[in-house]
Amino acid sequence: MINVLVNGAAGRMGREVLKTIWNADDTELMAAVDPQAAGEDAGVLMGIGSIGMEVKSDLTSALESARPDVMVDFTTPGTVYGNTMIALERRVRPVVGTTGFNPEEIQRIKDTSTKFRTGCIVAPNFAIGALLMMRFAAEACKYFPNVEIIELHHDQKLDAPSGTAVKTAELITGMRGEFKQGSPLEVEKIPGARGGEFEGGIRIHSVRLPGFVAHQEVLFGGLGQTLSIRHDSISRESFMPGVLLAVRRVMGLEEAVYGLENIIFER
Ligand SMILES: NC(=O)C1=CN([C@@H]2O[C@H](COP(=O)(O)OP(=O)(O)OC[C@H]3O[C@@H](n4cnc5c(N)ncnc54)[C@H](OP(=O)(O)O)[C@@H]3O)[C@@H](O)[C@H]2O)C=CC1
Ligand SMILES: O=C(O)C1=N[C@H](C(=O)O)C[C@H](O)C1
Repeated sequence: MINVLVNGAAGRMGREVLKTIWNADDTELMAAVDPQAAGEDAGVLMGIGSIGMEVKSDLTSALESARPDVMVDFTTPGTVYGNTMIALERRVRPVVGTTGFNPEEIQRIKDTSTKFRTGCIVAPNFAIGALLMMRFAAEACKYFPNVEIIELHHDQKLDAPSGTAVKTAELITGMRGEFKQGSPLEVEKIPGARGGEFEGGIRIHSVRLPGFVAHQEVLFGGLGQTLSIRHDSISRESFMPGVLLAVRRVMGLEEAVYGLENIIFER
């Protein structure tokens, strides 16, 4: 059995993760943490009635009393780095879906994970379709180096651009190398009209509207043709097989991995 603590348990993702961990044969739900729902029963968050497990408000004390093998974190961009470090310092393996890290934070997590020989998976997207979309985009940029990314999410999302869009841009930049797209003479008549520039002219456009869950289109332009690669998560269930896979695979790691593509795709 893999003993799991779910952090951010009352959130949109946290509630799905609680159900997934509760229902899997090889995982045991040890604790649920979320200041928003402190004192409530974790079963109520899952919609199955009382299971006799009170949601805790403080991660540190919950880790120390529950002593889980794995912490799954779907919290907020402002708290996730601290949460991950708190878990690693207690030799609890983090599986982190929360987005909004900067590259320096990712590096410090990698260093800490290696130092404590405690596995960690940070994955901006757990949906297999999204991972394929990123992989296909990285492949396509060899032939279509001019690319822009449009990501579309629900209007309660805190970070922009999405972690998936950043990861996609990183993979594309890594593959296409030195390249600068777009015109240096371009003028933006309304600031922001051309989206945010990642590197080398790759623009990321973030749409936030009710009705969306998580969607991304990677657009390539070439001589007399365009190519679009699109993925849509129409429900948060789409992320759950990936979360469960990560919970299982992190048990065998002694370092941090950034991106589930490094776990599921053959090299
Ligand atoms: N990797 C992936 O595949 C996916 C990643 N995500 C990412 O996951 C994150 C969460 O998304 P979502 O579930 O929609 O967000 P929600 O806002 O619905 O959930 C986050 C929950 O965490 C709680 N919270 C805030 N601070 C803490 C803390 N310090 N400790 C414990 N809980 C805390 C929040 O409470 P309060 O509301 O009071 O702040 C809230 O209940 C986002 O960064 C999102 O981008 C989302 C989907 C898929
Ligand atoms: O906030 C969300 O909902 C999502 N966040 C992740 C991201 O920022 O990429 C993953 C997915 O897009 C859903």
